[in-house]
Parts: sequence; C-alpha cells; structure tokens
Amino acid sequence: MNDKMRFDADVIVVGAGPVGLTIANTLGLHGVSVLLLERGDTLIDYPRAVGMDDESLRTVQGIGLTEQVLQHLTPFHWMRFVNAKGRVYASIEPRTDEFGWSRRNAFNQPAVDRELLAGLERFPNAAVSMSTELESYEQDGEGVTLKVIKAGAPTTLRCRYLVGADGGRSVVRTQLGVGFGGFTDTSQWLVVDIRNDPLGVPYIYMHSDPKRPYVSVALPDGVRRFEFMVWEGETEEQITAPARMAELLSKVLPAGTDISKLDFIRKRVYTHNARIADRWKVGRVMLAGDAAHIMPVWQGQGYNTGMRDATNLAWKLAWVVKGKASDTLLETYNIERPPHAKAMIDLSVAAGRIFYPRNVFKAAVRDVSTWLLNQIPAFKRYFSEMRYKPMPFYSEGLVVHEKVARKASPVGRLFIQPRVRTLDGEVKLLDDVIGSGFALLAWGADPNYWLNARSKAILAAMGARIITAKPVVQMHRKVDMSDATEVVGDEQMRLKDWFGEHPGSIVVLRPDRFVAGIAFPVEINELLDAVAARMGLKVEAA
Ligand SMILES: O=C(O)/C=C/c1cccc(O)c1
Repeated sequence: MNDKMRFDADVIVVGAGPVGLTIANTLGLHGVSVLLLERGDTLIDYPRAVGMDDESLRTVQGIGLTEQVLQHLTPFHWMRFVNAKGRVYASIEPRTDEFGWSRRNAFNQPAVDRELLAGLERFPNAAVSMSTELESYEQDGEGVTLKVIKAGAPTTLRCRYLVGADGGRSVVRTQLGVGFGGFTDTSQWLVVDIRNDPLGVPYIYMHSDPKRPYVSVALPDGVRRFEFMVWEGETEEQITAPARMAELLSKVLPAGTDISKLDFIRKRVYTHNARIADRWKVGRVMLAGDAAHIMPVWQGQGYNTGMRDATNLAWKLAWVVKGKASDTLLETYNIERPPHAKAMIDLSVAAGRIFYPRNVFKAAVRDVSTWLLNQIPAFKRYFSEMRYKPMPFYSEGLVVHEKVARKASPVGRLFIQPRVRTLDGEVKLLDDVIGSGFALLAWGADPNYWLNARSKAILAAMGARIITAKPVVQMHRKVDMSDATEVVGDEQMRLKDWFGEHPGSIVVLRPDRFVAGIAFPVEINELLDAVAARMGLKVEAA
C-alpha cells in the first residue's frame, strides 16, 4: 500500500484533557477510528475548572456517560458577589432547566476526566497513547503525518485528520502558524485547593475586597478552593510562604482555625489570558479547547467553551470521515464556533472588571449602581437568571436562515431538551429518544405525508429519525401517522409552547442538537434540500 494511504487512525487527537476526551468519545460512538495522544503518563489529577454548565452536561449525556459523571457534580450551584462590607451585590442562581439539566454545576474535574477516559474503553475503534509527545507534523492532500516521541522513542503516525486539543501552549497551533491574539492580564492569582473542606458552606463566593479580592468555592468530594489576588510585586515564593499563607487563610476561615490541620491539594499562582486563535481549521488540522481560546476563569467558561467546540466538531468529523458529507461540513466548525468563543472571552473579561475594579472609586461606583439596579426586579432577574450569558448562535454555517430574520430566529440555536413520553410509557429526556444522529422533529402533524422522493433520500443519507410530538393524551391514536413516523408524548408541554412561539412546526435537528432549519410541513422539501447542500451531504439519486 502507498505509504500515504496507511493510516494509524482516521483521526488523531492531541491532548487528553476534557475536550480531547470528549471528541474521542464522540468519534468512538460514531464508529470512527480515533487515537488520543497524551504527553503525560497519567491524566492531570488536581482540580482546574470548577463549573460545568447545562450545555456541557448535555454533551456528556450525548456520549452516554451521564450516570458516571453526575456523581461528581453539585447541581444548582449559585455564584454570589460580595462587596467589602459583606453585602451580596449580585447573585447568579438560574433555576430553570430548558436544556434538560441544571444550568450551573460545580464539579470535580479530575474525577470527570477519569470517567471520560474510562468511557473510551467501550469502543474497540478508540485507542489512547499516554507518554506520547507531538514533535512536529505535516499535512498533504490525503492526511497528516506526525512525528511523536513515545516513551522516549521517536515514532511516526499518520491520520486523515488531526485535532489539537493540547492546551494554551498548543504545539499543534504553534506549528500551524496561526495567530493567537489578545492579551495577558496584569493581575495574578493564587489558587489553593484544600481537602476536608474547613468551611463546608455551598456555592461560590466572589469577595470583592479591595485590599485583596478573593474567591471561595465549594467543590464536590469535600474540596474547598480559595483564590487570592497576588499583589503587584509579590512573588509566588512570598505569597505561598507559610506565614503569608496563614495570614491569608486566617481572613477567610473562622478565628482560631488550626491552619496546620488543613489538607492542601495544591497551591499555585497563575495569570489570566484572553486570547483566540485566528483560524481553527487549516486543511486537515483543527484546533479545539484552550488550543483555540483561553480566557479568565470568572464565568467558568474556559472549560465549557472547550466542551462546545468538542460538541460542534466531533460529529462533523465523523460524518466526513465516514464519507457521508464533504469537507464543507468541517469548514462550518471554523465559521460557527469562533464568534461565540470570542463573546465568552469578552464576558469573562467584563466579569473580572466588575469583580476586582482597578481602583477604589470604581469599586464604590459598582457598589452604588448594583444596589440601585437590584431594586429593579427585571434587572435582578437578568442577573440571577443568567440572561447576560450569550448563548451560542450560528448566523452562518450549517444553518438555513432564509425563512426567518436572524435576530428572532430559532435557527442556529440549541434546541430545548424537555422530557417526553415514549409509546411504551417511559419518560425520557428528548436526546435519549433521538439518539446521536439527525432528526426531523415535528409538532402535531406527520411530516412523512409531505416528503418527496429526494427528501426521503436526503433523510436516509442523514440517517435521520422522523419524530412527531403530540399531547400525551393523543399519542396512542394512530389515525394520522404513517408507520415511518415515531410518536412521542409532550410530557411537560414545553414542545407545544416552543412550536407555538416559532414560525414553523418541523425542525431539522443536527446531531449536536442545534436547529439547522425550521419549516411548515408544506415547506419541508426545500428546507431539506438546503440543509443537504450546506453540508455537502452525499445523497443517492432518488
Ligand atoms: O462560574 C463558574 O462556574 C466558575 C467560576 C469561577 C469563579 C472564580 C474562580 C474560579 O476558578 C471559577
């Protein structure tokens, strides 16, 4: 065989962090051969990210690891901002579950990473190579050739596509030669993680103490995280010296706490960066997670932004590797993801400016203005319900916007995930019924009646399920449904509400559960044609 056609795996992913692990699990699930390379000889075993949002949890659900991961989570984990006088000036506590899960969750990252790694054992087509460091790579028309050092020995590997999920200092990104513009913050922070939580109180408290802002976070498994701002000119050695640590901790723990009893996991100083890669796909090489963007921690969005990348990219890779769609589909990754990642960087930077303003005057303005705004219920709700968080929205890419003005459109947005009732009476989350592929989801009527031969061929090429949701009391009546249409009951009546508010009664749902398009039954054939064209779908002649 020609050397160029010998592949060790269809996809090689560099970096066994959460993003690399999630991409590998998704590819594993889709039957694509994937090799995950990790420089370390084990996964990182100390906490880093602390917040997993509902979108990431939905992704975990999609790769079949809900039960394994939920045990490492504290759902409904609020975030409270406290001023120098001890007054809570903002509290973020969204109590809704429109995507099927609590919107804010604290989690034990090392434990979740281990579950994701163990999840790969389910797939004979997924392999992991630890102690394997990428040195260099070259791409050509058919694939990518990597030079790696595995357990000290140089080796060559070849794949069709390469994903760099290898962190902020990504070797894949550096060698791709794309820019990583943005800035490095001038402030530094000391992170202290402690086992056997000496405080035990729930939630995240952001103390805007102008002398030394600090954060106190309750994590699962009895872990407490403190973060203290490092003063200008203060070195890591100085701030972690026993006397200074005792002084810092005495301010955040009750008087008389025996500091020598604290069980430290780690103490580390770090700097915040706000950077984004200029291009996330060049030929056969893609960047994801911190390799593509890094941001301050204040909204817990570094991890979740990376998980969104994994969710967006992995199924597209599977479709293209399996020959079901053209490279056009993969290009949509580079179109869809960067604008939202940039919005998350901006949000994280802004949150930092509110939390630790650079002078006492700005802090006073913040305190007065937040007090005034908190008297207005609509503003209070805006914060507490997290409405300030920009939700992903794809204005270009695998989306058909022709029918609806972009601003009001449900197209390009994540579809809701209510509970539905199946014909055998089980109540499940919607995605667990739909599975891992495309779906045509309708309200009330049967889309099959309107489908022409080409649309049927498109749906077959997509492997799409055709599902109609009905009121639970009507779901067993067969009078108006063809055998090719599955029926689910609208258990919480959220689907009826959703379709009642949007201009159409059928959505094309992508495998990542974003809405690719919306139509009335009479328009469905044009919509399917447009979706097929946008993704370069390989359709058998009808
Ligand atoms: O919003 C979250 O989930 C996490 C926020 C956060 C705040 C302060 C320090 C951190 O390490 C994370």
